[in-house]
Amino acid sequence: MSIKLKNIYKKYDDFTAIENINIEFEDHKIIVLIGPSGCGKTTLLKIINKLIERSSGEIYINNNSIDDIDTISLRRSIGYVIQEIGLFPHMTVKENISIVPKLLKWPKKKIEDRIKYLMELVNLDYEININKYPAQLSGGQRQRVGVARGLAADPEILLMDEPFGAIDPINRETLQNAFLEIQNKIKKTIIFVTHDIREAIKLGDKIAILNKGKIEQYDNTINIIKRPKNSFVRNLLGEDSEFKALEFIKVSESLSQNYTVLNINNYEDQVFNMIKNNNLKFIIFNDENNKFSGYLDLMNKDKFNIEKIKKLNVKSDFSLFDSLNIMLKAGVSKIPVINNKNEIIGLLEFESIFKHFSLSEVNK
Ligand SMILES: Nc1ncnc2c1ncn2[C@@H]1O[C@H](COP(=O)(O)OP(=O)(O)OP(=O)(O)O)[C@@H](O)[C@H]1O
Repeated sequence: MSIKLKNIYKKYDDFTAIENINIEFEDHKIIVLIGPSGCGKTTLLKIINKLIERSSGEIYINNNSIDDIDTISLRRSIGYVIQEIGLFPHMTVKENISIVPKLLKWPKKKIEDRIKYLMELVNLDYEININKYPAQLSGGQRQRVGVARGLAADPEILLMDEPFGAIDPINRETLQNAFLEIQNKIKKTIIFVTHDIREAIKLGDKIAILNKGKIEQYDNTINIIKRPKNSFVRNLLGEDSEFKALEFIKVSESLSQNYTVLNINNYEDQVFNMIKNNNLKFIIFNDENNKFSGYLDLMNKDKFNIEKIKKLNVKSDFSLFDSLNIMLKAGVSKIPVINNKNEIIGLLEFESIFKHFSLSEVNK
């Protein structure tokens, strides 16, 4: 569902928290709101589900004014995820997730099925966790429950206010990756507040940069990085914004096919002859089920040795940032890319990362 905000103002006496905001959030995208503390991010988010009443302006969801929908129905039709304090401590995981479906009077079986589906979606073991209280979960697990609860009634729109803000950096990374996977499956319209620019670049299809209640720039993430509109945006992006952009580009957008696939079960002599006769340089081995089994990079090595087969690979949905990190740590300049069925889909090479990056001034 698309959301359109027209001439939105929010005033507290003579202080203007939101000043004439005009913006459209498109269907199925993750739109990140970012800006310094107090710039109005949370206010703007809460104006959409009427947790805060705007002073003036119009809001349309799929071209219908939100004032034509009663407030309770509006709130129930929009998922809302905030930092972990959002879970009710005296309710179990199950009770927390079922709040809105119960209010909507869903039948018991439908709620039960939905909870099972959501627990699987956010990767939490149902049997182990369903009857726990929030205090019995880790911060990351609580946040997964928060996401499941936000999605409970299958809303088309999800508002997320710094949902991973209280999580330590390592678990935060895991949650962000899980979140992107989830969005790939559910394709909701998500408005996501953060003040972490890396998180914004990693998660946002589009980014809206706010400053003192106004929008400084709103565009596709890559365009923001490539063409910051002014010094405010440039400062917010920081010195290494080009490098940060690698977070945002998926490996699958940067593949080459400069390799040969052989079966791992061939006789060593046979493999050796194939390599020698065809002067093969990069050989990927599949097993009998066509699943990735390993590779040999003979570019810088003069001798073939089957024992040197490496298992290293990256998944197609990894970012270039994560992949580059893996390549640098392993000291390799090329790495096979596999899909989630362990099938080879291409090769990621240093050169193509940089080539791709310098050509990336395009709309996402
Ligand atoms: N009830 C209120 N009365 C007066 N001013 C308010 C009220 N609520 C919020 N504000 C002001 O409105 C501005 C925007 O607040 P908001 O919470 O939207 O900022 P934010 O960008 O989400 O900040 P943060 O990143 O720190 O969470 C702030 O300057 C805040 O002080």
